[in-house]
This record gives sequence, structure tokens and C-alpha cells, in this order.
Amino acid sequence: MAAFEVRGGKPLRGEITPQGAKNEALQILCAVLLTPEPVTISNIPDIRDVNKLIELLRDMGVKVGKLASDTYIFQAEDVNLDYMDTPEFVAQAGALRGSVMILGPMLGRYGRCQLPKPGGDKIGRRPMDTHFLGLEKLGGKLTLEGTDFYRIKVDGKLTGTHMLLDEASVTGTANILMAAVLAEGTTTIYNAACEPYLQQLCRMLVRMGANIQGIGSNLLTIVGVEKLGGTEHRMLPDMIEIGSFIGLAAMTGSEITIKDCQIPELGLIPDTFRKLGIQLEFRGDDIFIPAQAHYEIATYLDGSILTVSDHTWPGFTPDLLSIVLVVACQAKGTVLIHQKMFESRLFFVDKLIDMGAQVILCDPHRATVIGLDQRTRLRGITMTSPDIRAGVALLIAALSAEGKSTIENVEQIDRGYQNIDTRLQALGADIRRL
Ligand SMILES: CC(=O)N[C@H]1[C@@H](OP(=O)(O)OP(=O)(O)OC[C@H]2O[C@@H](n3ccc(=O)[nH]c3=O)[C@H](O)[C@@H]2O)O[C@H](CO)[C@@H](O)[C@@H]1O
Ligand SMILES: C=C(OP(=O)(O)O)C(=O)O
Repeated sequence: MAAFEVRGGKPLRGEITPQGAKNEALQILCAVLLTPEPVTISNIPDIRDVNKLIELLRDMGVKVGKLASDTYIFQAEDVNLDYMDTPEFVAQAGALRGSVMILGPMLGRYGRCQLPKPGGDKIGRRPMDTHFLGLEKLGGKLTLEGTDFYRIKVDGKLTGTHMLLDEASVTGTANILMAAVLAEGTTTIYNAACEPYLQQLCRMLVRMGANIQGIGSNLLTIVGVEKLGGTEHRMLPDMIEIGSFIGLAAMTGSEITIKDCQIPELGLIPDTFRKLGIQLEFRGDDIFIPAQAHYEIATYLDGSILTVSDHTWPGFTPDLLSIVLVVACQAKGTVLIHQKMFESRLFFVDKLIDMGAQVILCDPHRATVIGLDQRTRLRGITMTSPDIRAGVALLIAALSAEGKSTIENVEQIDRGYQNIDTRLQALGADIRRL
């Protein structure tokens, strides 16, 4: 297991460009299974989860060509359905969350798919029910092997219908959408997730010949088509990386410019960091964060303590709450962090407490942070990264702390952050991969 050794307390300075978005990439890559024609995708991040998904597609028979460091061409002309019966497939698909999104395209185009319980962060229950309820409504017949292996197939073609999702699941909506584009007739998906990555997927599918109305809303109307064609697609910058860099700048008192952010796509992210007292300036499409010795958490108008909580899009993304929490540790003031979606994502605060942060874990979903206002610095310690975002939160804490920290299990961070150690070194960080 790899580790980072970090000597903290050095202010950083410079420019950093966000990678292409991990969670968009996982959807878009699965969509190449919908057509026998070539699909070119650019701004693909070079990260573990994405590379594993590309490998899985290749092993399923998709032709994969690398055109540039971040650009690939895919052609799913000859997909080997029997590969899904191999132990290699089970191991690969079970190693990441994104593999779940082969279900919709495979069911839509080939009439069957099977999958082990997908991997991804261990951050609480991650039910798959919404995916299967939707696919079953389109005519898919699900068989379960135990609770960890799913098979779904359809006799003949999928048939469009109206459905009201029980949850606005992100990967669930992507799956049902990718099945519905090739179904017979009209599908309406109400309570659909609508985050920018899903909008990107919809736009890509439209370019491939799909008929989708309501893009960006929670009501998608899809009129199925016979077949889809090839296209070109460019990934958005990763908004979770952008948020992580804003947090990094604030916590380490650094002046950082984040380049090419596609600011209109960031939703509530900039304003949520502003509520912590962090100054952000939009310079064209860049975000400039000045060095700030102190930042003060806002209260509500009546003076009561602020809550920052997650919500489905266009609410604040759950993937940035761990970053908000760590940044609050050095703010002036108090904030309640309420992680509504996942019940095991806040346990990493134990490590922050060991470093000297003032945090009370109220219950698995809520933590109160009483900021230190830079009166005392956090202390470097040895810790393990439990999940991707907690890992980066701990890395930010370590870069702000006094002394040496060691962060183990950085494979978790590598799942979603491209060459994070070398990119931070370029900003002046003292970080070494062991
Ligand atoms: C590969 C990928 O894209 N992963 C993202 C995707 O995961 P993923 O698609 O797996 O997450 P879902 O949107 O399905 O659900 C996330 C969690 O929130 C709960 N839930 C969801 C919707 C809702 O209206 N109410 C509710 O309580 C679910 O039960 C689940 O526990 O979306 C999550 C929520 O933005 C992100 O954290 C993950 O990074
Ligand atoms: C939870 C996340 O990823 P995954 O769904 O791949 O586990 C994340 O990106 O924060």
C-alpha cells in the first residue's frame, strides 16, 4: 500500500488546472457500449477508477485507441457477451462503482447483462434498487444470486413507460436513461437526477442520435430510437477537484488560481465555500483564491449556527462535505456538517481530532466543528485514508499541520485525483510518495 509523507505548514502558491471529471467519465465511458460506431472522448482523467473501467471495456471486446494523453477512441463493434461469465470480469466489475453503468447500455443493446455488487467507497449503504426498479419497468427481468450478483435480461426489446424513481440516484438515472434510449416507444423518468454530468451524458446521447427532452430537469422524456451512432465528447472539469483545491487554498493560507473551471456548472459549490468566509474571485473562467490569514464562518440572519448539508443536484454535492468539514477546522466560528446521504462518511473526523481539531461527532450523519481560527495549528500524525474524499480532506489537514504526517492507503485518493502528489509539489507542497 502506498503512502504520502507530508511536511505541513508551508503556504502554497500558483496555478492548478482541474482534471476531467471522474464521475462524468464513468458514465460517458459506459455509453460507448451503445453503438458499433467510433466514439472519441477527450479530457479523460488518468486515474485508477477510469483506467480500470477502460480496461474492463477493452476486455469486453471494445476496441480502444489512445489518441493523446487524455483522448481515446472507442469502438464497441464486437462486444464479447461471454466475457461477463468469467471470473476476471467479476473481479474487474466488482472493483469500482462506475462499472454499474454498463447495465443500462448492455440491456438496451444486447438484451442482457450481469454484474457483481459494484465497488467504490465504503461510505454506508449504497443500494442498487433504483437501478433495477427502473430497468424492470422497461421490461428487464432480474434474477439475484444471493445478494451480491445480479442478472438482468429482456425477452425481445425494452418498452418505454412512465416511471417515478424512488430516489434521484445519479448512476441509477444514467443506467435507466442509457437503456431507454434504445427502447421501443416513450419513457418518462420523473425524479431523475440532473447533475451536470448527467446533462453531459444526455447531450452526448443526443449527438449520437437519441431523442431526449427535459435535459437538466428532473423529468426526462426519451423517445427510443432503433440505433445510435458515433460522436465526439469532451469531459467537464472535475467540480469535486475544484472544491478540494478551494479548500486546500483556504486551509493552508495559500494564494491559488484554479484554471478553466467552467464556473456556470459549479452550482452551489463557490457560494458554500464563501459561507465559510473564504474569498473567491472569478477571473474569466478561473477561480482566484487569495492568501487569507483568517476566514470566518457566516451565521444565519438571526445569528444562529450555520448548517452545511448535502442534497441531490442542484443541492450541494455530498462528495465535498468532507472537504468543507476539514476547512471549517481552521475557520473562525462554528458549523454543523450534516451528511444526509451516506452514514459512514464522517467517521474520519477521529483523525482530525487526533490532530487537534475541535470536532464533535454528534451521530453518524452530523458533526459540529468549532474552528480554531489559526490560533493553534493541527499536529501531523500517521493516518489511513478511509475513502476518496476523506483521504483528500486528511491530505489538506496534513498540508496545513505542523510537522510530519503520513497518510497510508493513498490508493483511495488515486482512485479520483490524477497525480495529486506531483501537482501539489508544483504548488510548493512538501509531499512525497512512499
Ligand atoms: C460513480 C459516481 O457517480 N458516484 C457518485 C454517485 O454515486 P451513486 O450513483 O452510487 O449514488 P446515488 O445517487 O445512487 O445515491 C447516493 C446515496 O444517497 C442516497 N439518496 C440518493 C438520492 C436521494 O434522493 N436520496 C437519498 O437518500 C442513496 O440511498 C445513497 O445512499 O452519486 C453520489 C451522490 O451524489 C456520489 O456521492 C458518488 O460520488
Ligand atoms: C463516492 C465517490 O465515488 P464512488 O461512487 O466511485 O465510490 C466519490 O467520488 O466521492
